[in-house]
Parts: sequence; structure tokens; C-alpha cells
Amino acid sequence: MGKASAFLIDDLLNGVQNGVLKSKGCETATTIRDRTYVISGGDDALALEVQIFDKAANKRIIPTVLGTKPMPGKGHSAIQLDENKILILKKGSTSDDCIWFLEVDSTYVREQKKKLDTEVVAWSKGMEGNADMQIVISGPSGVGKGTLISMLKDEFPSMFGFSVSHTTRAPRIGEEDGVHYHFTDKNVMEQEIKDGKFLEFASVHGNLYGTSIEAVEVVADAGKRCILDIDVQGARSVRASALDAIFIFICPPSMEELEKRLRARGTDAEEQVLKRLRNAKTEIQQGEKSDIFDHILYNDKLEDCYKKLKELLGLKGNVTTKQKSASHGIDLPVDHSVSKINDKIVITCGTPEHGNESKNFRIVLNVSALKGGAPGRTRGIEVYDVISFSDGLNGMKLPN
Ligand SMILES: Nc1ncnc2c1ncn2[C@@H]1O[C@H](COP(=O)(O)OP(=O)(O)OP(=O)(O)O)[C@@H](O)[C@H]1O
Ligand SMILES: Nc1nc2c(ncn2[C@@H]2O[C@H](COP(=O)(O)O)[C@@H](O)[C@H]2O)c(=O)[nH]1
Repeated sequence: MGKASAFLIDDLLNGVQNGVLKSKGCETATTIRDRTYVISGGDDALALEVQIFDKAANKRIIPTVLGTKPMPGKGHSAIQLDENKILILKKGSTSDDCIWFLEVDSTYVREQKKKLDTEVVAWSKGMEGNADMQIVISGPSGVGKGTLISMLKDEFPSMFGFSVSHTTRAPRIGEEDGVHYHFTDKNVMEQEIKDGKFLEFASVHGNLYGTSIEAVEVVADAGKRCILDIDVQGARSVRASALDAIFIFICPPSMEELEKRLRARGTDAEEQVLKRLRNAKTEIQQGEKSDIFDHILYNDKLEDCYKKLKELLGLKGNVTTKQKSASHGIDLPVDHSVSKINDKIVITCGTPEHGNESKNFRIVLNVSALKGGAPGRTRGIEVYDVISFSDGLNGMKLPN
């Protein structure tokens, strides 16, 4: 809930720089510098489409659209947030699917333009609040990463979630699609990698493995810290990405013990066991020497290693699960207009002149501390409770 304010909404409305942009049917046009971004569709079954009109070049451009597109709703409103992105508010959508960003010139978009040698825009879903630091756990096959992660999830079910990776390897007995992995074909996964859906990917022990951006985001959306169980190559890629994470490498007490564990697990054919043991030597060298990892843990006695892992994650002693502040969400009516006032977005709902007063209210979004962005979520939005103006506009205050 936003606190009472230091300034008046009417003073601010008089000074709006970007103007109020009302949605026109199911099409909006937002001009940033020489370019007008026309976003259309979003009603019935149509996904939102983007076209660019470049005034300087006098041409229409159909860009490559990256990121997950918003699902159809009942239309949308759009307003320029800054030089790099447009804020989209979906009408008649669920409260957790209402705020979206179209990045038109962010760092990610510029990188992708260079890489793909084409015009690019990228969608990112807006989320209230921030995500906690994620956890990357790496180490050779059979060292006990999965065992340690299961222990954490069992002891702290509301605190930790697991990123479900994609892999081209065949499922083992007892492994479920969508639970242990998303089992997929090589050509499908390669196309999804090209489409920018993966945070990282690597060829590991002869198969393709990868963490999709969505796999991490769904865990963060649920208010949990996401644990990624990935190999050293993947950890290196995540280190170079924007994901805020703690990196932990798990080492076996000896190669003999590692071999014993791999064989005792009984999940891999002899050829795979030998391949995993060969790869383990390089992985351990890289893990111990590289600057990827913040911590190295030796998994000799399982209980000792688990205790140390908990200490690293700040779970020593009595842990009280952090109570997440309740998310307000927005239930946006079809009839609304949007204004930007400094770093606040004011959504005016209803028709104050003619309408039923009880329907008239404003929702305020604070967008001063946005984090993340395409190809993942844009977090850090604060939604202030509905401000009713049935008693007149004068004196209405915006939250600080
Ligand atoms: N400290 C330990 N002492 C003895 N056995 C262990 C220990 N930690 C794990 N194990 C056993 O070793 C085997 C391999 O563990 P686990 O499957 O967790 O490894 P992993 O690192 O996740 O492997 P992969 O990378 O192939 O998924 C399992 O049978 C597990 O029960
Ligand atoms: N780079 C990535 N590595 C991954 C991912 N998911 C799992 N892994 C690593 O692969 C090996 C083998 O796993 P297994 O299930 O076949 O035994 C293991 O060491 C994992 O850490 C991923 O998404 N990216």
C-alpha cells in the first residue's frame, strides 16, 4: 500500500510531458524519436503484433519479435516509458498478466539486432516486487548435486524451487517430462535456442542441456529462490548473463568415490559412466581454478556438506520463512486512460464527467526501480492501491 504523498496529482497532471495516450480500439501508436511503434491486435484470439514506421527512412518495418508475446486480451493501452521501452497495459486480462513492456532499444535489443542483423523488438512481462538471488549449483555427474538440492527443497519447500532444464537425452526410468526435465528433440531445442528462449545451454556428456528463461522466471514468479543444477559451461554462461546468482561448485572427496556413487546410482550404461568420469576430471579442474564460483563445497559426508550448503545460503539456525508482501495485481477495466508523471504511471479508470462515481478510480504504478527485462521478466514494479476520486480530484495525492 502506498504511503500518503508529498505532492498533488493535479499539479503533476498539468505538467505531464509525455501526454495522455488513450488506446484507440485495438491499435496504439507510440512515437519514440523518429520511430512510431504501432501495436495492434490483442483482442479475441489475436496476439499483439508490432510494426515500426521509420519517419527518417520513410519506411514501414516488420521487426523480429523476441520474448514471450502477451496472450490475447480485450485490447490494450500503450505509453512510452523511456527512450528504450513502451509500457503496455492489457485490458480485461488477469491481474497478474496485465503489465507488459515492449523493449525497442534496450541493451538486449541492441545486442540481438547486431547478432541477427535485423530490426528487433522484445517483449517482457512486468511483475510486482523483486526476485531473490538465484542459486547455481555445479559439479561433476554423480557428486550429489541432485541429492543436496532435494534436501533443500524438502526442508524449505516454500523457499526454494528448481529450474526444470531442457535436455535431448532420453528419460531414465522414473523421470517425468516437465518434472525432472523437459525432454525434447535436438532440432526443436536448437530452434528454440536460436529464438532466444534459453538463458544458457551446453553439450554435456554427448547431449544438449539448457535452462530456458521461462524455467527460472516461473520459480521467481512463485516468490521462490530458483536453484539451477547445471554443468560448468552453463555456469560460465550464467555468470556472464544478467542473472543475479550465487555460484557453488560441489567436489567429490576423490575420483574413486565419484565412480562408486555413479555406479551405485545405477542409472547410466557403462559407456556413459566412463564418459562422465573422463569429463569429471576437466570439470573439477575448471571448478576449482576458475573464477566462476563463489564457493567450493566437498561432498564427503552428505550431512556435513548439506549443513555447509545451508550456512552458505544463510539458513543457519532457526530459519523463519520470509513473508512475501502480498501482491496487489491489477484488474484493469476496459475503459481507462494512462498518463506518465515522472516515474509514476497513473491509470485513470471510468469516466469522471458522466459516469457512475463509484466506478471512478486511479491506480498508480511506481516504475522508478525496474530490474531485469527482456528476454525475462521486468521486475520491481510497485502497484499502489486504488485511489478513489468520488470525492473530487482536488487534493488527491500520489504516493511517494
Ligand atoms: N555424500 C554422499 N555420500 C554417499 N553417496 C552420496 C553422497 N551424496 C550423494 N550420494 C549418492 O550418489 C549418487 C549420485 O548423486 P546425485 O544423483 O545427487 O548426483 P548428481 O551430482 O546430481 O549427478 P548428475 O549430475 O548426474 O545429475 C546418488 O545415488 C546419491 O544417493
Ligand atoms: N549447462 C547445463 N547443464 C545441465 C542442465 N541440466 C543438467 N545439466 C547437467 O548435466 C549433467 C548431466 O545430467 P543428467 O541428468 O544427465 O545426469 C549434470 O551434471 C547437470 O548438472 C542445463 O540446463 N544446462
